Amino acid sequence: MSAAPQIQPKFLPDRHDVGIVAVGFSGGQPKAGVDAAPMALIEAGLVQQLEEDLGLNVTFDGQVHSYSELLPADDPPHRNMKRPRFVSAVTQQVSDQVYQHAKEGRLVLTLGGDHSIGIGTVSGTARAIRERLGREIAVIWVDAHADLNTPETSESGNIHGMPVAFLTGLATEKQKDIFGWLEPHHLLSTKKLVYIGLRDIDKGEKVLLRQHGIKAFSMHDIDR
Ligand SMILES: NC(=[NH2+])NCCC[C@H](N)C(=O)O
Repeated sequence: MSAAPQIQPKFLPDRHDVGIVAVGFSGGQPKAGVDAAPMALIEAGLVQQLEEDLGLNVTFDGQVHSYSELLPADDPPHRNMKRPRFVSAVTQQVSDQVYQHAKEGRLVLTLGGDHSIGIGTVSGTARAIRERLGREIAVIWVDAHADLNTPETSESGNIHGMPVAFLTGLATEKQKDIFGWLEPHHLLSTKKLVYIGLRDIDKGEKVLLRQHGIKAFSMHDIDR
């Protein structure tokens, strides 16, 4: 790794303080495999490199969380969502772990995992930043996918395609154990969201992007 950045970020008390959350979870979509990524990164020496090469102070509980204890006995689809209770319970835990770091002013690095985890990372950060700085967060979502499907627009029912809909309140659910735990302080404004790199958007997502005037730079824009 090269040298540590020298610029002190405006919204962090100390640029050296980093919190890591390792999430070995793949339940937001049907294929196993992405759950192995955090351990692979850690075994490759990520934490030492952050500490020794970049001189950062890393706070890490030393665990890759699989959250298997949160697996419900029964988790039938709800509004077309697959494994809704499990994904909800895991992302709620991730949200809290991220919040615990972010409220102390640490830059949070989450290692996943499938993209449903974004429900936890963004909501935990949004809550901490509202509390710590009295501001709304902004999100730059760099991805081929918008992950903006509501349960109703989704053609797959996979929750990894829905995180931004729940985070912006375009999708809501009353049931507490199915993302009903998301409160206003967890949410992100569509005005403070920008996409970079989109190349695979569903029909329903395209409608939502237009309806809400969400800023987006597709791969087509980048190639120009
Ligand atoms: N994070 C991802 N890999 N998302 C892929 C989503 C694919 C598709 N748009 C869906 O909703 O199922």
